[in-house]
This record gives sequence, C-alpha cells and structure tokens, in this order.
Amino acid sequence: MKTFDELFAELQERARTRPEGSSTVAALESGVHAQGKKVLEEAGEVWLAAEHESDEELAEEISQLLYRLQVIMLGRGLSLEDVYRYL
Ligand SMILES: N=c1c2ncn([C@@H]3O[C@H](COP(=O)(O)OP(=O)(O)OP(=O)(O)O)[C@@H](O)[C@H]3O)c2ncn1[C@@H]1O[C@H](COP(=O)(O)O)[C@@H](O)[C@H]1O
Repeated sequence: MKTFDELFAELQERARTRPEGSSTVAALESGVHAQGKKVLEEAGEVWLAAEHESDEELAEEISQLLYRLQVIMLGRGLSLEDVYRYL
C-alpha cells in the first residue's frame, strides 16, 4: 500500500532513471495527447464504476485515475506543491 505522495516520488524516480520495462516511462514517452486520453478514459471508468460497480472496483478505477493524473503532472514538470496550493 502507498500514498499519493509516495507514488509520485516513485514515478519521479522512474522519470529520472528511465528503467527499461517501466509503464511510467512508456506513458511519459507517449506524449501529452495520449496521456490526456488515458485521463479521460480512466475518469469515465470511475464514473461508470460509481454508478454500476462494487466499492472495490470503484477504488481500483480511482487508483488508476490518480496514476494517470500523476503522469500528466510529471510530463509537464509539475510538483505536488504546484497542485496542493489550490486545495
Ligand atoms: N499505479 C500504477 C498504475 N495504474 C495504472 N497503470 C498502468 O495502466 C495500465 C492499465 O490501464 P488500462 O486499464 O488503460 O489498461 P490497458 O489499456 O490494457 O493498458 P495499456 O495498453 O495502456 O498499457 C497498466 O497496465 C499500467 O501500465 C499503472 N502503472 C504503474 N503504476 C504504479 O507505478 C509505479 C511505477 O510503475 P512502473 O513505471 O511500471 O515501474 C508502481 O508502483 C506501479 O504500481
């Protein structure tokens, strides 16, 4: 189990070291258009899960959306603080 901040630190490390086989490196290299499509896709799945699926399935979809948002943040060079200051 990990927190949002811990996942972000892990993904920052992936972006820095670019290990082979990392899905994050592949997502970063796919570009902002593909990254944005993934955000929309996962957001739609969260919506559908909230209406029709179990709590567990909803939680899993939300985790994927959070991951995709972090990829967008990393791709644009945003830090957690850049976002948190608006919360
Ligand atoms: N939390 C996630 C995570 N959530 C979603 N995904 C990616 O999203 C995919 C599932 O999304 P989809 O439902 O869109 O499935 P898909 O369309 O079949 O996937 P693709 O064809 O787009 O690869 C997974 O196969 C992963 O590639 C994630 N990839 C990585 N993480 C975590 O990120 C960290 C770094 O991972 P790596 O970069 O792979 O080392 C680790 O802690 C991982 O657990």
